[in-house]
Amino acid sequence: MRIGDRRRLRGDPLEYVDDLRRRSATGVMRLPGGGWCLGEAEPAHVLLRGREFNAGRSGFFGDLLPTRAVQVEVGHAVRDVLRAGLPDYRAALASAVAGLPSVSRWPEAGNRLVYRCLADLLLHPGTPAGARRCADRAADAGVVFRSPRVWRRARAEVARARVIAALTEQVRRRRQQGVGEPRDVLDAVLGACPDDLADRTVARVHLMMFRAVAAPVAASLAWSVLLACLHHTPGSPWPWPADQIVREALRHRPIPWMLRRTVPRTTTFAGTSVHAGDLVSVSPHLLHHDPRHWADPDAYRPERWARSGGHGPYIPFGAGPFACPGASVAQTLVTEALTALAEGVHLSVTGGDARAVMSEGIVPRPFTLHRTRTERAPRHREEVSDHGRDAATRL
Ligand code: HEM
Repeated sequence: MRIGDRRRLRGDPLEYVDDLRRRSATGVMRLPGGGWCLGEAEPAHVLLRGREFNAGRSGFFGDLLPTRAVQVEVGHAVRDVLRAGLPDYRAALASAVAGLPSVSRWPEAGNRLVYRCLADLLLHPGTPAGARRCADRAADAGVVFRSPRVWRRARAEVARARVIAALTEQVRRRRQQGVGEPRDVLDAVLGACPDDLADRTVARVHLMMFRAVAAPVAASLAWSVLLACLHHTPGSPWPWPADQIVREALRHRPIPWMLRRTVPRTTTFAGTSVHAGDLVSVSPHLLHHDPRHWADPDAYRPERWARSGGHGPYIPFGAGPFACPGASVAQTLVTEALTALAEGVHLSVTGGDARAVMSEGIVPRPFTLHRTRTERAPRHREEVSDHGRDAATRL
């Protein structure tokens, strides 16, 4: 990749890919780092749903797990333990938000909030304190939320090695004791992995899964807060239900930058021939901003989700055989966090804009969140349904 391209990509990745699309007649674009990007709905559909491009194991887990069946089982087991843990997550949110200062720096404050509320689901409270402390330190050091700063990433590598060692020890102990009904993500992963998978590999899967949950949930929360504040006059409640704010944030700023597949044989996408072994990606951002499928696509308009149908291609959680198994619970985790954050306060931001930076996905630039108490009586928590879909919940 040329230095100029790298700088532009780092500076504003979404503007970069928009520009590629404007200059492409077919919507099939060469990416400067190698491979191709599909910016149109139809070829994207073929790539993400076609059996030949999604056979065998998914690339999401790398080589950690031996078969596709085990990959699927791990995803489902983690989703189920998160779903079962929603009441505890809600309770943790209430106390974490109560301790949040009225002025906080994001996205770091959101990352800490999400980590704190999920920490008991990562390692249940009965886990030896040393292992839990090690996980907390790893989160602080940037193991869960990747820092854009190189020196912090180097520090995270050291913390990562330590937490993997601590988790490996927990895997060994739990295997000796036997695992019953899953109490946390580690039990869920252990229960889904084959008995002969090395303790250290199970520990790595556990950490990978926790990052796969916490990082996009925190990024989606940060985008939801930022975009809703930028598009509403401060000092009054947001006019949209939390669920619509989150859905529109996931459309406007989908977290995954590209969804990649390797093509097994020479294939033609919209008239462009792609060779066997080439990497081909779908850009959720381009699909979510296609004016042929979305009205006013560049506007952030949560109210477009008041209608249940008639939307354009929407793939914040991917599509096809390798789509995210945690989509529904993820939507709930973000919606619950947003609802808790806005409870009894007006939210406003300073220093933020809608441009993205690329970390593990698309994350917002730093901004400051202000929470100002209102006179309004707090709502009852029961107003938020388990799926965060209660249209009556307005913030
Ligand atoms: C806002 C939060 C989340 C976002 C935006 C998100 C997004 C995605 C996307 C786009 C993919 C597909 C990648 C591809 O097609 O290459 C994916 C895969 C996956 N996600 Fe999520 N995810 C989120 C939360 C979660 C949660 C809560 C879980 C818990 C179960 C989870 C577990 C997984 C797994 C296991 C896969 C791999 C699926 C497979 O290859 O079989 N994700 N996620």
